[in-house]
Amino acid sequence: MGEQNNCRVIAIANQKGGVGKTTTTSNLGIGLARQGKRVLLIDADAQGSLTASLGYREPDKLDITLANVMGNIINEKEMDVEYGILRHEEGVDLMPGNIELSGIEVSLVNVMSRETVLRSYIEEQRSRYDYILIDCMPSLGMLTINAVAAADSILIPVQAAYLPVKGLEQLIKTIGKVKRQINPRLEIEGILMTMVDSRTTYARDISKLLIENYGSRVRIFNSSIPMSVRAAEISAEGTSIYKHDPNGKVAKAYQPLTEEVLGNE
Ligand SMILES: Nc1ncnc2c1ncn2[C@@H]1O[C@H](COP(=O)(O)OP(=O)(O)OP(=O)(O)O)[C@@H](O)[C@H]1O
Ligand SMILES: [Mg+2]
Repeated sequence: MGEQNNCRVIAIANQKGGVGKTTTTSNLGIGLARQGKRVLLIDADAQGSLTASLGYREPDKLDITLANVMGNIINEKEMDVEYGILRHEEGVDLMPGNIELSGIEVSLVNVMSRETVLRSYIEEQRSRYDYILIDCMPSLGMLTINAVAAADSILIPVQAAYLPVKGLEQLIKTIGKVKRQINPRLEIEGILMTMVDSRTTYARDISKLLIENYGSRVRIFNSSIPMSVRAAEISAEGTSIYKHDPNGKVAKAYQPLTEEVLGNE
C-alpha cells in the first residue's frame, strides 16, 4: 500500500535520553513544511514533549491523542482518518501524545500483531502526506518498536558531548532485528550529531569516532546541530527555531539537514 506514493516515514530514535530527538523532529518537520511538503508529526512519547513544544502545553489534558488512536486500532474500532490530528500554525500536522501512551505500551504486550499497531495507522495516513516523522521515547520498548516497524528509515540523533558508541551498537542491533523480522524496507536515514559545542575539540573527536566505527555501515549527516540556548528556548515558546531565531546558528543548521533529508528522497 505504502509503495503507491512517495510518502517517507522517518522515526527519530535513540534510547538515550535528552539527545535532541524531539527538537530535531519539530525543526526538521517544520523545515520540510517550509519547503512545501505535507508533513505529519507523531508524538510517540508518553512524556508528550513534542506536543508541549509545539504549544500544546498540557498534553495530558488533550481529549484525543495517539493513545486513543492506538486503543481504537487494538479494539478494532472505526475512526475517521483525521481523528485527533491538530494543525500547527507553522504548517505541520500533529498527532499528539501524552501520559496515556504508557498504558498503551503495557497493554500492547497482550495484543495480536503488537509490533504493528502504529504501522496500520501510518499506512492509512501515507496517501495524505509527503513526510511522516515519529518522535520516539528514550527506550527500546514496544512503542519504539512500533515506530521502527512503521518507518521507512530511522534518523538517530547523537549528543556530541559523550561517547555514544555502546548505546548505538544496541540500537543498530535492534534496527537490524526489526528489519529482518518485521519491516524489510527499513533503512538508517543517518546519524545526526547534536548539541555540538564548537569551543571544544571533543566534538571533533566524537565525529571522528563515529565515522571510524559506523561510517562504512551507516550514513553520518554532514550537517550537525550546534549547542545553543536558543534551541533550548523553543521548547518553552511553542514555535520552531525558524520563527524564534531565524538568523541564529541552530536555524542555519536545521536548514541544511532538511536539504540533506530531501536529497535522500
Ligand atoms: N542544539 C541544542 N542546544 C542546546 N540545547 C538543546 C539543543 N537541542 C535540544 N536542546 C535542549 O536539550 C533538551 C533535550 O532535547 P530534546 O528534548 O530534543 O531531546 P530528546 O532526545 O527528545 O529527549 P528525551 O529522550 O527526553 O525525549 C531540551 O531541553 C532541549 O530544549
Ligand atoms: Mg523527546
